[in-house]
Amino acid sequence: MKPKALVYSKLPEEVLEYVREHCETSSFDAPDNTPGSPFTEALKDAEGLLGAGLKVDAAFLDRAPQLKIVSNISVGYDNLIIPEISRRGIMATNTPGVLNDTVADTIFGLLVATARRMPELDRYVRNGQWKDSRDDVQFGLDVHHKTLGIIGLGGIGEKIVQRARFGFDMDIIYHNRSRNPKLEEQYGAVYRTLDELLVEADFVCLMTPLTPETRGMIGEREFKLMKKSAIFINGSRGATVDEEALIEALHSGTIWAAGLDVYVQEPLPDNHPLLSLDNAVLLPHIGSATRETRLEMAWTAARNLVAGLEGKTPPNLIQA
Ligand SMILES: NC(=O)C1=CN([C@@H]2O[C@H](COP(=O)(O)OP(=O)(O)OC[C@H]3O[C@@H](n4cnc5c(N)ncnc54)[C@H](O)[C@@H]3O)[C@@H](O)[C@H]2O)C=CC1
Ligand SMILES: O=C(O)C(=O)CO
Repeated sequence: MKPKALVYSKLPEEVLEYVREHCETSSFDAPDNTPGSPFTEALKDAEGLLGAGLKVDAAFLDRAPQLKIVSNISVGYDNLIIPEISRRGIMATNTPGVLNDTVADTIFGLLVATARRMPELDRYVRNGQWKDSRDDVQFGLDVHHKTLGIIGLGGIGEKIVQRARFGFDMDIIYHNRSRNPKLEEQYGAVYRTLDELLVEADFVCLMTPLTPETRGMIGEREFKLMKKSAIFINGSRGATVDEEALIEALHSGTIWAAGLDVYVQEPLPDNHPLLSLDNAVLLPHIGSATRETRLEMAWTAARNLVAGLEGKTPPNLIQA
């Protein structure tokens, strides 16, 4: 008998087919947690769970007593309460590596777009305001030869640094849980304490996971340490930043601009204060959102799921 899998995100057809070959599969384009819904009913005997973003905590696990593996279609796993999942002997997996270049492309593109005010100037052209090309209202800030300060020099951080160093001749400073001599040598990256980095960097790029230590790690004090000309880029998770402090820093000119891919509440609600700030460039959490990479992520997560349900150690098992 095949193990029972519950898929709660839309999967590419060939990946869903693979899961169906190996598992008795209930699939949903999105989870519906209301009592008695087909999703909630399928959860009762599901042994594997596959999808992106669902909060898996004690209350959720109580409704899924047969669960053996939770396979996330993302590298970030702040939606999974790992101590609670492990305590119940359940495995959890993620999709590291396969998205590094794609996310780095997005985050570096966001950095350039913010420095050169591209979305704002696109609106300026469309609104018929482009009357004089010598006008300094079009000026942005240079990216090349500036200092990039990266907080969280992991898989994605390294690819951002590679683009900055070799594509834009930038100097690299970094802050991380531990030092990385290999990357220091490869990219001339210099380790800094968090405060030193905030003071020195022209671009502050946040690329850590969301954990109890990183929640709210950039707030009012940190924005005040940054240069007035600093550009803040967040590609990690919204809650790593105190969003109210960020809005105030942008509004008051404490920093020059911000480029954001992630927010405390996603999708960003109507009337959110960030929406009215011209010095904020806002993306809808699209770090890994290309056809090719999302397909790779889905395959990686599906293989993790099937391996776990076959009693093997999944390739991307998260260590508690
Ligand atoms: N915007 C988007 O679409 C995406 C966002 N992400 C986010 O990026 C995060 C990082 O992904 P990867 O680079 O693959 O992870 P990774 O685990 O390879 O790298 C994370 C780095 O952050 C460092 N770190 C952790 N806690 C820290 C702290 N308190 N202070 C300083 N450094 C700390 C780690 O030492 C590690 O070097 C994910 O957890 C996810 O939240 C990931 C993919 C796409
Ligand atoms: O993988 C992740 O953590 C994302 O945020 C989406 O790719």
